Amino acid sequence: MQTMPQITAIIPAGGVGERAKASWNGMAIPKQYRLIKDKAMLLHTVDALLAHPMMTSVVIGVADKDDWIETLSLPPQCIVSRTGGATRADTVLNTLIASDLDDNAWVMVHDGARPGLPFANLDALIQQCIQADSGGILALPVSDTVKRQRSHQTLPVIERTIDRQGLWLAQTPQLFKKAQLENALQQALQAGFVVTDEASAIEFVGESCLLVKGHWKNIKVTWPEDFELVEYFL
Ligand SMILES: Nc1ccn([C@@H]2O[C@H](COP(=O)(O)OP(=O)(O)OP(=O)(O)O)[C@@H](O)[C@H]2O)c(=O)n1
Ligand SMILES: C[C@](O)(CO)[C@H](O)COP(=O)(O)O
Repeated sequence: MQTMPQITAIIPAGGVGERAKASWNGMAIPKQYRLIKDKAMLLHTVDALLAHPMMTSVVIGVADKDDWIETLSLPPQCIVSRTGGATRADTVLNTLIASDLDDNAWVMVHDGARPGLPFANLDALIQQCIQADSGGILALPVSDTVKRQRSHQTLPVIERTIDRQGLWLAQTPQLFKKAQLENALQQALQAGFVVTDEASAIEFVGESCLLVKGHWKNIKVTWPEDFELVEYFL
């Protein structure tokens, strides 16, 4: 009988949410702790991941001086790791290094700021990666016309239209084997490469990565108005 692979999730949650300008009782609050339908955004994100039967634990990477995390009632599968770094990629790498995961374990990285992950997309990513024995990410094919802005203009002006054929917008979760991801992040960061998602590190070391269709509900809460949208469908 084949055993079901187990997956550990890492949630980078060490950001301050500068662009989202979230507040609580008039106090600035990192966006992942703002309440959405009476529940902190981070808890929505945790619950979305734990809905999957293969998800055995969730490691949350937070800033060293984060007091908010203590205010949450986290499920028992959660581990808080005070491994937040200067950038999202640093937080992910620090958290991976601090974990005692096997090199061959599947690790899923998912933004704390994506609380609306639908189960069907999460499952599709897991099934396709395991079947292909390959890392992969959720992403959305670009459906609008894409413009490049001309540089050095006071007002934004179009320079040209980019061919959208074959363009995708990367989301998370992003799923890889632990050693592969750790090694790729280490190499990319040491080389000074700007790593905005895990897949960019994998690309940096020349390895391949599956694209699996995501969902608009899996929006990254980035701007103040994004709260209204997730509030609507969560
Ligand atoms: N040094 C950092 C920066 C970000 N993140 C996390 O990475 C995810 C996606 O990042 P983003 O949406 O950019 O969050 P912030 O950095 O908090 O937002 P902003 O850039 O507006 O400050 C979030 O869950 C955020 O907490 C992190 O763990 N460590
Ligand atoms: C990882 C990510 O969510 C993929 O779209 C994105 O790159 C994070 O970007 P941010 O600027 O750190 O929000």
